Amino acid sequence: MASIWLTESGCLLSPSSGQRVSKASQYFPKSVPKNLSFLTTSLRAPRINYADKRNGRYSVILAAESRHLMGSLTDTKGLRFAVVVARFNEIITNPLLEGALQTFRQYSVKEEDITVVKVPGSFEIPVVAQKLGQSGAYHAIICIGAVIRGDTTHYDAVANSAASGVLNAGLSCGVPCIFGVLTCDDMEQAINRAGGKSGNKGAEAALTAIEMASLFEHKLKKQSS
Ligand SMILES: Nc1c(NC[C@H](O)[C@H](O)[C@H](O)CO)[nH]c(=O)[nH]c1=O
Ligand SMILES: CC(=O)[C@@H](O)COP(=O)(O)O
Repeated sequence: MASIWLTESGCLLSPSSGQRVSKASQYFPKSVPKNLSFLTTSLRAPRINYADKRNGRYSVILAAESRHLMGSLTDTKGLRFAVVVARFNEIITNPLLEGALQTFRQYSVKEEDITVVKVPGSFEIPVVAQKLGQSGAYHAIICIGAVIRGDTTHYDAVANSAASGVLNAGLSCGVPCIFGVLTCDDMEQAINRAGGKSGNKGAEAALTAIEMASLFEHKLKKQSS
């Protein structure tokens, strides 16, 4: 850790050359104690350690800057996506799919980089999502379905299985699997979320897929190499 000296006028001097590094006054309170010496890895968040006084100088601890990683929505070149769609309640899943495809187009994802796979119902989504993830051909997988409560507890079995299944598919194959399966008490709730007054959850899932694909491909892949 380099030790940098703060002169009485608040200027930072390089420990090696003794030349001025930058004006430190903006980092410290107005009444900057004279003759400060501090160890730093970054010039952020200074904390003057008044308890540590050596040779008439206080030590100042400066926290290193934290790094913030986030996927981009504007860097979709080369990113490939799969969309697994349940045909059950296709009056709902078709507009969800269209919402996702329209969002991909808006964010410049090429048609040839999108693969749509149809399955009978939401219960069948996870196994297909996992298979697609294991292929290594896709940067993210969107799972689209509409589970609507009926007269029995079958709803709970399908909805819970779809949710935990998609989660486990992503965890097991290491490819982001986005949960775009509606779980609704009635058809009106589903219609409102498939392009109605509550928006289009398929479009939202596509945005999530783009961000996660970019996070994995552009940020986390670098970190692990
Ligand atoms: N009731 C709904 C179903 N049921 C079908 C299951 O998903 C599955 O295909 C069947 O149990 C055979 O394994 N699927 C939905 O997507 N939405 C429903 O509301
Ligand atoms: C989610 C379902 O499986 C449900 O729609 C089936 O309806 P029901 O519970 O009346 O059999």
